[in-house]
Amino acid sequence: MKMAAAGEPHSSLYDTIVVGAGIQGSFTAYHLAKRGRETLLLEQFPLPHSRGSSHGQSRIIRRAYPQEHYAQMMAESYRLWEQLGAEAGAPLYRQTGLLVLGADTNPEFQRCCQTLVQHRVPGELFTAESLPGRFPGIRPHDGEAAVSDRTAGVLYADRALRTVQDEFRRCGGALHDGQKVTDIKPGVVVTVTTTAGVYRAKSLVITAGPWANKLLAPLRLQLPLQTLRINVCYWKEKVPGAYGVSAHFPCFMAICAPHHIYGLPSNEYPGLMKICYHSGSPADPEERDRPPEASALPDIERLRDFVSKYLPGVVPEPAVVEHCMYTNTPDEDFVLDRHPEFSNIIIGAGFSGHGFKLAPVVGKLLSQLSMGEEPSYALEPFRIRRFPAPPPAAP
Ligand SMILES: Cc1cc2nc3c(=O)[nH]c(=O)nc-3n(C[C@H](O)[C@H](O)[C@H](O)COP(=O)(O)OP(=O)(O)OC[C@H]3O[C@@H](n4cnc5c(N)ncnc54)[C@H](O)[C@@H]3O)c2cc1C
Ligand SMILES: O=C(O)[C@@H]1CCCCN1
Repeated sequence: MKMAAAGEPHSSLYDTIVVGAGIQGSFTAYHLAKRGRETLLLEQFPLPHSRGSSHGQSRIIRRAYPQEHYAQMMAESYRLWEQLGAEAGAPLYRQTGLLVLGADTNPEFQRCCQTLVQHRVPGELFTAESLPGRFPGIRPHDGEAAVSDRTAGVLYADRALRTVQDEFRRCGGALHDGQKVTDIKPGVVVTVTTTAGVYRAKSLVITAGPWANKLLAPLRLQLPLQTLRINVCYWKEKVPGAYGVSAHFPCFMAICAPHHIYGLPSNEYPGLMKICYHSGSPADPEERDRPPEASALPDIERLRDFVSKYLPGVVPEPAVVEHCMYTNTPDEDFVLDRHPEFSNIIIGAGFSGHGFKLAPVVGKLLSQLSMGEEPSYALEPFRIRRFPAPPPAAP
């Protein structure tokens, strides 16, 4: 296969160019290269980097979803994660199980229970009385219940991202990092200009995370995406390891209003549990490194309150706070679709803080769209047309 080194002009035509080497773009490129398509993956920052949404050591993988479409896609996603780990000879996740905790009358909690039963996922239902017998570290409240998903666990996120990029290259793909895409000219052949060169391809996939709308603006498309700066908080165990993977403590997702709180057993930082709020403060991705004002931290206050009420063995003060970006759609469903005007431009965006575990299937679907194939799942929940048309621009 003919390949140009980074920065060298590539005279021939790529089958597909993928913009953005986060987990979604990297999986898309991997599937394309595995199918023998000549593929170029472009990334604005030198890799690895921590400015988007795919960095960090851990992400939850789970089958427990209130929406049937994700629960269904997860069956294949687990297989593809397994396959990638086997290809690379490195395990990419650790099974820890997950507890969904909520009021037993909460509709979202009930939908999670239903999908678990429907898909025959091994697990158990606990009442507020029976849960502490099994997991003494959690103190549920009256009227609450928990359901476990035994298949769930922790994905080793940084390792997974590096692995999928390595496998993409091993299949003949070209990855050029440190090259920002500055211009896209649509057409039967799409022309992509970066800070280092000009490339041409028969199709283009845009997986630019929180930068999606910046790339789409010159293509006359704006999606209703909100970019949020998320505090990733780690909390000290009073007895090191009590909430750890070796003590078989599970991940958890507490259905709280207005946003969920979730946690992962201590592992990446010994003695520290990762416990986060499923929302953050609106921020432009270019400004994400700027510390927020103290008044903009209601999430940490909510987390302190949760930790002191539910997790008696954890110190209710974050010991480490890192950052990451969410790109949310109004309904928190992804965007997986063609550009409405340019059918060879495919968009994967709006992963709304829950896209990592699904990246193997998302990448497959985006690769299918870019090859003009019938996608292997119904894409209705992910279409751009589900959003109301924006009001016409003022004259
Ligand atoms: C704190 C946190 C916790 C999360 N927890 C979970 C979880 O437990 N389970 C789960 O499944 N998911 C989770 N997620 C969500 C998941 O991590 C994201 O959905 C996923 O990483 C999104 O990947 P992406 O490829 O769309 O975006 P990104 O990783 O942001 O990738 C986009 C890439 O595009 C590049 N780019 C942008 N513009 C250009 C340009 N002009 N030229 C070239 N390159 C460009 C960017 O630099 C970036 O590398 C979490 C996310 C966060 C932030
Ligand atoms: O996707 C997930 O599994 C986690 C749990 C809850 C919210 C944040 N993301």
